[in-house]
Amino acid sequence: MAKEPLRVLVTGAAGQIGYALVPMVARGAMLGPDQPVILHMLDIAPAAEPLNGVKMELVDAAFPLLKGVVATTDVVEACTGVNVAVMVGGFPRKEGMERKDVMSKNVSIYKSQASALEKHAAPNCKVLVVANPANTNALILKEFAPSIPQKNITCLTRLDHNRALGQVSERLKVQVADVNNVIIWGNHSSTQYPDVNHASVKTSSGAKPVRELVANDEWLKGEFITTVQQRGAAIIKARKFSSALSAASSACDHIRDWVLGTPENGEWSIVQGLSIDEFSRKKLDATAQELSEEKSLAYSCLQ
Ligand SMILES: NC(=O)c1ccc[n+]([C@@H]2O[C@H](COP(=O)([O-])OP(=O)(O)OC[C@H]3O[C@@H](n4cnc5c(N)ncnc54)[C@H](O)[C@@H]3O)[C@@H](O)[C@H]2O)c1
Ligand SMILES: O=C(O)C[C@H](O)C(=O)O
Repeated sequence: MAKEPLRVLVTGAAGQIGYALVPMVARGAMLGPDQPVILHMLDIAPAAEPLNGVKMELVDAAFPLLKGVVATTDVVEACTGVNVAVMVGGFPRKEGMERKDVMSKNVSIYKSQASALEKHAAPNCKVLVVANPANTNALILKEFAPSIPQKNITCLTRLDHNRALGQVSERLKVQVADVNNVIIWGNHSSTQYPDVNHASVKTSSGAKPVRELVANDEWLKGEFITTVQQRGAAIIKARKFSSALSAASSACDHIRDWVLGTPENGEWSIVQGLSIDEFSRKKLDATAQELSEEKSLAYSCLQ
């Protein structure tokens, strides 16, 4: 029997990521190839016309899984009944800025949209915040939507994870899909810590540690980490716009693995008992410190 459609909200849908993301959702890249979807697209009034253009293109693309499109500038209409909310709406940084430099513009959006989601989304709605500073926007959304289960509010660092997989697979000339258990710790910022201490590569003779296969600690502790930390800035320098197709694809990966990729029916849990060496400890502390400073800055912006 055909499944009932799920409603997926994309805010900032007239923007760059939105334009890359909505066709991926409509093709089943987020919720699976047999899951019909209804897309809810929100943007602000000045973007109403381009938003309607995106809706026209979705109709023209005739996606078999797409059972409806709501394109609106009304946040309540956008949030009503949604099962998944991908919060992209906000302002991207420009060349030379850090992501936290867009804080004052973006956190207030997350405060105001939190209550609309809390009141009008479907129970158990899963929320992914993409707009920067992503972790802090998610924190603000969580604090101003206290009745949404905390576990349902997440932010996008899957792009950093995918970037780390890309770097390891290029270095070792192995398939991305064979690289497992890479970790991104901390903030989606230049203090994040891409960690391969627990990572392995599937080979014909079993799983081998990434650290052993790379056999170059200088690269792993230096260039590998900074490349992943600085990749967003490198994309902005090259494209003059921030990453969009990789961000959209990673947002699909994040939700798909959350909803379909765990044996516990969409429940995630924190891996316990990982050993943390001194190098890692310092990196973790630095990014934790930045997150806590961002939190204070966010609250000062909201006053
Ligand atoms: N976490 C990540 O990995 C990651 C990756 C790439 C980009 N980003 C961030 O995602 C955000 C969007 O990037 P983009 O390139 O699509 O930007 P963009 O400027 O192309 O699009 C953003 C859209 O959001 C809309 N918007 C602004 N305020 C809004 C509001 N209150 N409600 C709804 N929509 C609103 C804008 O009108 C615009 O259409 C930026 O903050 C960017 O830094 C995060
Ligand atoms: O770097 C940015 O500002 C955009 C995004 O967060 C990214 O990592 O590509």
